[in-house]
Amino acid sequence: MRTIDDLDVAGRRVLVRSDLNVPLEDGRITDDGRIRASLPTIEALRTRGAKVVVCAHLGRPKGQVKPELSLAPVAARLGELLRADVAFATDVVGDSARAVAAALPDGGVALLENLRFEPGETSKDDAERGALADRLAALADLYVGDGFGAVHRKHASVYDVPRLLPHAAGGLIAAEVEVLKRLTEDVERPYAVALGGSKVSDKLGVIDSLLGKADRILVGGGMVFTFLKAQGHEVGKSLLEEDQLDTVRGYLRRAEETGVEFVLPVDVVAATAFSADADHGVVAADAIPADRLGLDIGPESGKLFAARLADARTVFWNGPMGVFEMEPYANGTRAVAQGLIDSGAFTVVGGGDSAAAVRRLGFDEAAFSHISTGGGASLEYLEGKTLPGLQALED
Ligand SMILES: Nc1ncnc2c1ncn2[C@@H]1O[C@H](COP(=O)(O)OP(=O)(O)O)[C@@H](O)[C@H]1O
Ligand SMILES: O=C(OP(=O)(O)O)[C@H](O)COP(=O)(O)O
Repeated sequence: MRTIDDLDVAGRRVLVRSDLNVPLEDGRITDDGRIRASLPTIEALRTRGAKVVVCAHLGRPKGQVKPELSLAPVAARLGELLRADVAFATDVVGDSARAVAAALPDGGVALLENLRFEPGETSKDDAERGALADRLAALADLYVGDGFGAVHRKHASVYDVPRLLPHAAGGLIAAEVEVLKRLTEDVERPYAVALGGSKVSDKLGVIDSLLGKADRILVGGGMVFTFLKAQGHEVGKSLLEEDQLDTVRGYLRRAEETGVEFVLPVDVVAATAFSADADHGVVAADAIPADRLGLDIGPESGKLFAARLADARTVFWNGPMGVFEMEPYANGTRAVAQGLIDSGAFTVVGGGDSAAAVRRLGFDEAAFSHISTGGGASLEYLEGKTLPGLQALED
C-alpha cells in the first residue's frame, strides 16, 4: 500500500476519507477520540502544503438529510484540535462543497457535510455509488484513505473514489493494520474474544470464523439475548435477532464439538424502559421478566467474565457489555475493561463506542496494548475478509 509519503501533495487538493463517527448527546460530542486519531494524517498533509478536503459519515441517516446528524459540531471540534480554521461545506458534493474546496488555500482544511446524507454513499447499486464517487473525485486531485473504522464498508467514499484518483493510505490505517496483523498470525493462547454492543445483526456473523480461531468467546451487550433465547430462555423486551436464532444454535453446537468455550452471562440488569431512571434490578439470565429489557450483564457475570479473561494471553474486545452511557448499566463494561487490564495479556479494544467507554469510565488508555478506532472493521479484518477500503487502496 502506498503511504502519504509517496504522494506529492504540495499545492494540490487532497480528499481525505476519515472516520469521524463520534458519539453525540443532545448535539454535543461526548468523546472526540476518532477526531484526535484522524489529526496526524490531516496535520501531515497540511504541513506539506496540501489543500485538505476531509469527508466522513456520522450515524446512519440512510440517504436523508437529518440535521441532528450534521457534521457541523465535528468541524468545530476539528478546528479547535488543529488550532486552525476548518471551512465547513453544508452539502456533500453540491455548490457549497465545490465553493469551499475551490477557496482552500495551501495548508487549508475543509470538512464536507455527512456523506450518508447522499443515498449514493451506501448504495448497493454500483452506478448510483459511482455517480456520487465521480462528484467527490471532482473536488480533489488526490485521495487518502484514513477512516479505518469504515474500511469494511463498500461505500462510494471508501471503495469507489480511490479507483478514480491517485491514492494512498493515511497513517491511521497503516498503524491499525500493523497491530491487527499480530492477531491474525501466531497468537499467544488462550485467546479470548469478548463481544457486545448493539450492532448485533452486523456482528453476529463474525462468530462463525471466530469459532475456528479463538479459545473462548465471551458474549455480552445487546448480542447476548439472541443467545439466551436460542437456549430457550425468555428475554422480555431485550434486543433480539429473531431470524438469527437457528444460526446461534448452530454456533453453540459447533463450540461444543470443537471445544471452544462460550461464556454467557449468568445474571442481567433488567429495566422497565431504555432509561437511566427506569425501575431496574438484577435478575437471573434465564429469568428476564417479560416486561423488562436487559441493559447490562449483572455483577456475577462481571466476575465470571473477568475470571475467564484472567489467564488469557491474548484478548480482543469489541462492543460494550451494557448501555454504559447510563451509569446504572455501566458496571459490566467496567468489569470487562478491568478484566482485560488485570489479565496482563496482549489486549486490543476495538470500536467507536468501546473505545469511548474505556475513556468515559476513567480507564488509562495506556493500560491496553492497543485501542482501535474500528469495531466492525477490526472484526472483519480478524475474520480474514477482504476489506473494500483496504483493497481499493492496494490496487
Ligand atoms: N443490552 C444492550 N441493549 C441495547 N444496547 C446496548 C446493550 N449493551 C450495549 N449496548 C449499546 O451498544 C452500543 C455500542 O455498540 P457498537 O456500535 O456495536 O459498539 P462499537 O462502536 O464499540 O463497535 C453502545 O451505545 C451501548 O449503549
Ligand atoms: O462506528 C463505526 O463502526 P463500529 O461501531 O463497528 O466501531 C464506523 O464508523 C462504521 O459505522 P457503520 O457501522 O454505521 O458503517
